[in-house]
Amino acid sequence: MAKPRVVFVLGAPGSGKGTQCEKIVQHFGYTHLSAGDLLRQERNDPASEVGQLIHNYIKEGKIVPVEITCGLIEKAMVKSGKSKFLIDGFPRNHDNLSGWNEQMGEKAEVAFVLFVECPEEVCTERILKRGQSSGRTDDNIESLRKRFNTYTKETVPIVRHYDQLEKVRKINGGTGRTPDEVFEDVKQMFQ
Ligand SMILES: Nc1ncnc2c1ncn2[C@@H]1O[C@H](COP(=O)(O)OP(=O)(O)OP(=O)(O)O)[C@@H](O)[C@H]1O
Ligand SMILES: Nc1ccn([C@H]2C[C@H](O)[C@@H](COP(=O)(O)O)O2)c(=O)n1
Ligand SMILES: [Mg+2]
Repeated sequence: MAKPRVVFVLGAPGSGKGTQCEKIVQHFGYTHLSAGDLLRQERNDPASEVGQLIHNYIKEGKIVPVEITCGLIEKAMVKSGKSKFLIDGFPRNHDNLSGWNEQMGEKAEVAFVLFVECPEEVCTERILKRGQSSGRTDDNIESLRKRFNTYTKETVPIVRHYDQLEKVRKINGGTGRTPDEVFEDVKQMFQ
């Protein structure tokens, strides 16, 4: 049987990764797995042995150790029984990348990285607005500053790594572009 096809979706906090993933799911039949959502779900499970650890990492805008995140991703992939995945918000740092390569390198095919570009001011405005109703413990200015710092220091180098492998497809998710306008560009990447 063919290996599952994976598209990683990266971009700054609030750049619109989740929004575009929803549209890709509707149009192209991918299964959307958000690493952040999987971690929040695990954190909220009272029986989880790593719930408190995840809570602390998320609040500090730090990246949870890959053994936990990649374990959750693989479990969700297997459980879905599907073969085309958008993995949103992963790999976020070198630990994520090496852990993925070790655990999943032989089991899945990374087709490309969809990189959603968006200026920090626009992302900040979106996240603070989302924070009024999201219930997310990290949609506040203190956590957001830490998340941006982690993004710049740890995630941007991962995008560069995939760029060197010519695997990055970049879209403009920024200023004054509605989600539908952004999706018009995204479509080109999937057709
Ligand atoms: N093009 C856009 N124009 C205006 N608002 C947008 C656009 N795209 C997304 N949004 C809004 O911005 C907020 C952040 O979007 P989204 O949740 O998709 O970002 P994200 O990259 O997944 O963020 P995070 O990394 O925090 O999970 C949401 O409230 C969403 O509705
Ligand atoms: N690979 C990942 C993805 C997410 N996290 C943690 C840390 C993030 O700040 C938080 C929220 O992620 P988002 O929903 O904004 O993509 O989840 C992580 O540790 N590792
Ligand atoms: Mg998201």
